[in-house]
Amino acid sequence: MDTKIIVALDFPDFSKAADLVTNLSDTVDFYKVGLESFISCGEKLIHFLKSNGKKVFLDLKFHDIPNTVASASLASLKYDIDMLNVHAQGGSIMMSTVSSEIENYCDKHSLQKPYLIAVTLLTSLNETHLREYKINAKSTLEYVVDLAKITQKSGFDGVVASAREVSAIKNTLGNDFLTVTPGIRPAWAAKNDQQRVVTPSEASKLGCDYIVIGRPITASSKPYKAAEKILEELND
Ligand SMILES: O=C(O)c1cc(=O)[nH]c(=O)n1[C@@H]1O[C@H](COP(=O)(O)O)[C@@H](O)[C@H]1O
Repeated sequence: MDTKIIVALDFPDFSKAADLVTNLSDTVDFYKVGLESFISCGEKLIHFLKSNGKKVFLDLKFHDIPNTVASASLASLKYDIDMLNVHAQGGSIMMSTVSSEIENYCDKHSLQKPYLIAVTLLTSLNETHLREYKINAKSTLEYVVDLAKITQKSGFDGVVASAREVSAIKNTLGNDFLTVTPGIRPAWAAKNDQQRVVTPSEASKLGCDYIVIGRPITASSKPYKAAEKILEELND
């Protein structure tokens, strides 16, 4: 599968997000609605995206007890989303409850099941975090692959990880296990608060299924040009 792009719509209001989607309309068809935009204008924004034929990744990173996360995941199906995420740290019972309840509900109501994705280690974190939290893994890579194994066993479709970890994930869990990779930074963009970063061109060579990219496009004075440059890098 070629590497596809998901643009992170991290905006404080509907009009800014909608203007960007309109601006990028013929280049990007997959968008991420995360905490900021969901809290400020989630329902309206998702409706706008879906009525314009776009795909939606609902990124609320659920991290709670199994019953709460499974109920929230089922409730999110009313938005006709294409991808949904939880934190793998929430546990294998939480993830397997989510996957079985979502699967049963979608089968029963003949709905297309959204991709179920678990966040492994946030791309804003590095080895210092493992030490600080006394996590007994040798490296971020080992930790991420271990969480990805648990995620797959729990019936999920893939993980959020850094592109740096994609080869190891694919080698261990197979090529069909999806990798969704934020922390993407073209050489010309600022790193901001990201730590485990990779350029779009490297991400594509590493076999990422989806790259998630926000500020290099959303904070650019010429977002369309920025998106075009990134797409060119992916297809090089
Ligand atoms: O789940 C995510 O999407 C996510 C996980 C992660 O480990 N790192 C990460 O940056 N993200 C999200 O990906 C987006 C990255 O945005 P930029 O750093 O602006 O490109 C943000 O919306 C983050 O919330």
